Amino acid sequence: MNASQRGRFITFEGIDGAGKSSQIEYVVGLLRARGLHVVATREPGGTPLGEKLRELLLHEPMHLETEALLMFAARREHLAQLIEPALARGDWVVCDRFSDATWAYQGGGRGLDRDKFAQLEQWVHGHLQPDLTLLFDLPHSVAQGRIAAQARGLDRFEQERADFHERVRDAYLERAVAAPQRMHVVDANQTPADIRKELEQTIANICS
Ligand SMILES: Nc1ncnc2c1ncn2[C@@H]1O[C@H](COP(=O)(O)OP(=O)(O)OP(=O)(O)O)[C@@H](O)[C@H]1O
Ligand SMILES: Cc1cn([C@H]2C[C@H](O)[C@@H](COP(=O)(O)O)O2)c(=O)[nH]c1=O
Repeated sequence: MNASQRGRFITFEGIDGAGKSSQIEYVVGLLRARGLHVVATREPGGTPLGEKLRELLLHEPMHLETEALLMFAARREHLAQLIEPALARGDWVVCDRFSDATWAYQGGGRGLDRDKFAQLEQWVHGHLQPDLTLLFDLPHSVAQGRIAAQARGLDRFEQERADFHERVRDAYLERAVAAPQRMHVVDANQTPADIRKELEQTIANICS
């Protein structure tokens, strides 16, 4: 299969409560309406083993390097079992989070050494980066208000204090500055309808 027949890899990123999940379904619908075969997935998770690791990652206290290693372990399984086979058969993959989240949460939020992150990223997927990453950006205070309105239990990351989430946001934006060809920053502090208008144009561009 030549490169033009390979599927495209799209990821969604942003701090907790940014509104990613609400828009992923809409974007998947846009792509399928164009006749594309689309696989929707998430991280950590995406495979039976990855979903088991997700439960540990979201609820078990652990060393920051353990957290980073487990995120990449789940990712290695995800790539081997789902993402790479889908792309190879020409399907498009839309993934709720990928390695940018490790850079932002474990790097920016927890302080993981950047060289260790880079070594893991190169080892696990040095050959593959998303074709497009949609970074949903907004103030933590707005995102926190959305999460609070959901009236549900919080996972380990959502329980972190405001300064953690501000570091995560800053690290995401730093990543976007370093990879402008891949990362598109979406102003997530808009109505869902206005966000969808912006997404429609971005998706039209990658499909052209
Ligand atoms: N543009 C928006 N304006 C106001 N509220 C929104 C908007 N988008 C989503 N929400 C609400 O905010 C909450 C979080 O949305 P969502 O689950 O899509 O966020 P998320 O980015 O997936 O968060 P997480 O990564 O923590 O799952 C939901 O209750 C959702 O209804
Ligand atoms: C992939 C990935 C995720 N995380 C964090 C970010 C979120 O707080 C959770 C995932 O939960 P979601 O609300 O379903 O998105 O995990 C992380 O810290 N590092 C990563 O690499």
